[in-house]
Amino acid sequence: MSAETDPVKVMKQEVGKAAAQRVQSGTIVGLGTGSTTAYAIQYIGDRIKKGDLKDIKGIPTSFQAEVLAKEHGIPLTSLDAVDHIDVAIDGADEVDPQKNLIKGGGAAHTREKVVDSLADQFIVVVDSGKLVERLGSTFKLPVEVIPMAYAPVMRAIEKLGGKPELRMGVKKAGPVVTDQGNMVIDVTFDSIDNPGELEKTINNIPGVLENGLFVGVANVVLVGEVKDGQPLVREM
Ligand SMILES: O=C[C@H](O)[C@H](O)[C@H](O)COP(=O)(O)O
Repeated sequence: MSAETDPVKVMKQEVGKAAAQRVQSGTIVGLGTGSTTAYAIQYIGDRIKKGDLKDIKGIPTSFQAEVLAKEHGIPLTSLDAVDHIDVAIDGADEVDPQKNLIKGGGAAHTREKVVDSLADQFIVVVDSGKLVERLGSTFKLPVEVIPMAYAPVMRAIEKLGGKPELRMGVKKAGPVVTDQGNMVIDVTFDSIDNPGELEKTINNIPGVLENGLFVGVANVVLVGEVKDGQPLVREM
């Protein structure tokens, strides 16, 4: 067992490490956002330091990922400098049996969707608590909106049957502001029956930049678990 004893942290650590082990030298790697991907970024950095991984270039999905990548010695590039991404590693807030996701718990889903969708292989890293039968059952759907449109977007979402809340800052007065300078509306739906259709419908509301439904984007889902006190990682 790792020195970490909190089971959720152990699962995140192990699944992050397993994803980092799949990265190959000479590749362009999308670097996701959140506490689970943070471990993958750390282990990619460790492999670079050991000389086990060479000629890697990372594309961060957020300010957080960029800072972490620099801290761990991962050289960075940007989408205008490359014509493809080999692999992206990113977390999720919910994963359904079809590998569809809800993302955006850290308000980073817009840039994440750009990077993760471009990758030849998108590896999702989650602890087993993120697995659900139906999206929206444990997590509100994040929707990034431009600030001047937040009120009409909330009304339009209500008409779709959702209960919208403007995400408020913690240790910051007022709303959460994304890396793009926008706001996030978290939406409770009684049931998301057709995630693909809802993804398009919400993105079609004027003022919406992107929502956190990732439908048909993930290729591989790595799940961290603790069984009989032992951490293990399985592919879904
Ligand atoms: O906006 C944040 C991202 O979509 C994260 O990847 C997601 O919230 C999962 O984060 P964590 O690994 O911290 O649970």
